[in-house]
Amino acid sequence: MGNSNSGRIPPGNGPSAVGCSDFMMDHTIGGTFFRLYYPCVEDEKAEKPDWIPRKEYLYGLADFMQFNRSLSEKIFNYLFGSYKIPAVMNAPYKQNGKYPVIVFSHGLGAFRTLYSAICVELASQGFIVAAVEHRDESASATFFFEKTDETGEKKTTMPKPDPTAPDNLTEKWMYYRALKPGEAEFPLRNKQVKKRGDECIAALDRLIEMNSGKKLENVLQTKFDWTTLENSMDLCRIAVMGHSFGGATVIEALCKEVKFKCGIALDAWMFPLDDEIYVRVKQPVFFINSEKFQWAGNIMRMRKLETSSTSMQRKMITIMGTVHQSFPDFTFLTGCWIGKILKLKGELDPQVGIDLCNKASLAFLQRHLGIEKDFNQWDNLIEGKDVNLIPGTNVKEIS
Ligand SMILES: CCN(CC)CCN(C[C@]12C[C@](c3ccc(C(F)(F)F)cc3)(C1)C2)C(=O)Cn1c(SCc2ccc(F)cc2)nc(=O)c2c1C=CC2
Repeated sequence: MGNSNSGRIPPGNGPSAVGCSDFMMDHTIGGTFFRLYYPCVEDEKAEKPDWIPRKEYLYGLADFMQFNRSLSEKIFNYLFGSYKIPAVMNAPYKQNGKYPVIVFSHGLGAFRTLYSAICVELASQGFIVAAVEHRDESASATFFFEKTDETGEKKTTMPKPDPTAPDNLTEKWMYYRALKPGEAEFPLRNKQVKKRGDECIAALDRLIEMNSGKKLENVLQTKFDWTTLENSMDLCRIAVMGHSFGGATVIEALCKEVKFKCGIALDAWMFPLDDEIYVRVKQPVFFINSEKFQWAGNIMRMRKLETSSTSMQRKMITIMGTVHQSFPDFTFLTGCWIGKILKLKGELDPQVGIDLCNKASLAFLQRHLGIEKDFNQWDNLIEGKDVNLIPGTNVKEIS
């Protein structure tokens, strides 16, 4: 079916064509699940994957938005159902030396496919990007599997195992968990951010195993040969990146895993983090904020990271004319007026906003991962030197 908006997700600007493939191991809720974006062999005619891979994600999005499921599934399907990701599903990996690695963490109510404009751009510039899907009940929806006999179904009523499901595993969906009335938010979000940090580290561990040539059992039967990733990754050049709740996850992951050499937090939501964590983060951190989302208490937490010794490597910029949703792909997919009403678009052209975010990120990654490319041409963006940027924040801070 057609869609009512002219939007599309922009392709990468870099020299590499981009492929993507999904990986899940093991099949349980405690396993790792991510979409890998990688430089691939050019293949113009190949199929582009759906932006929303399963209708269950739209159910979850409705739950998250506190909309009626069946009505909004139709609306979302009409609005977004036919969009494609500007990458080739399961395209052959293009070996060309070792690529630096980025683990990406999505925001509250999002899931692994919604930041493809950022992930595809980074992969096109020569990064391997693993966009994790969190199982902390913060995602709109996610799925895992149970062994058909694990489902505890009474044998007599056992459902016919789904023939496409991997070897007699039954697909199970987990949906967004809203805060219960009267429930304190911090304990839930703090528990979730810790699980999110662990899931980013577990994803990195899987990538390291793939890089070593270990044959991993991908529960999802993708037509991608994961062993081609042997010796593909530069394990001295690993970063973690995330949006909003995913920005807090960046801080958590940096604190727990020194293999992450630096972090980039896009419009971070700092609330879920323990106060003690700030002094324990030693790596460089780059905060890229929108004009409209931030507030004094949140900025104050970001500033706590600047008091420690490595404050020279702590940077913050604000992209003027952007909103919280200027980072996820939604910002490209609705017409101007829907976009503005739903706060999916700011005043700034979404393409200009995401280009500034991506170029500033590439410059920061070159500087702190020691990459020998020409991303330093955008060093001025790290300092907020651009007509649409300001260094630091527009928020009136607590003195
Ligand atoms: C509704 C009440 N409230 C539930 C807590 C949701 C309030 N909300 C603002 C929203 C997300 C919004 C959105 C999405 C998608 C359409 C659509 F129509 F295009 F589908 C429209 C409107 C609704 C803008 C946020 O939560 C903002 N936010 C986000 S939004 C991440 C996201 C989620 C779903 C997506 F599809 C894309 C991106 N990630 C965070 O980590 C944090 C926050 C706030 C603090 C921490």
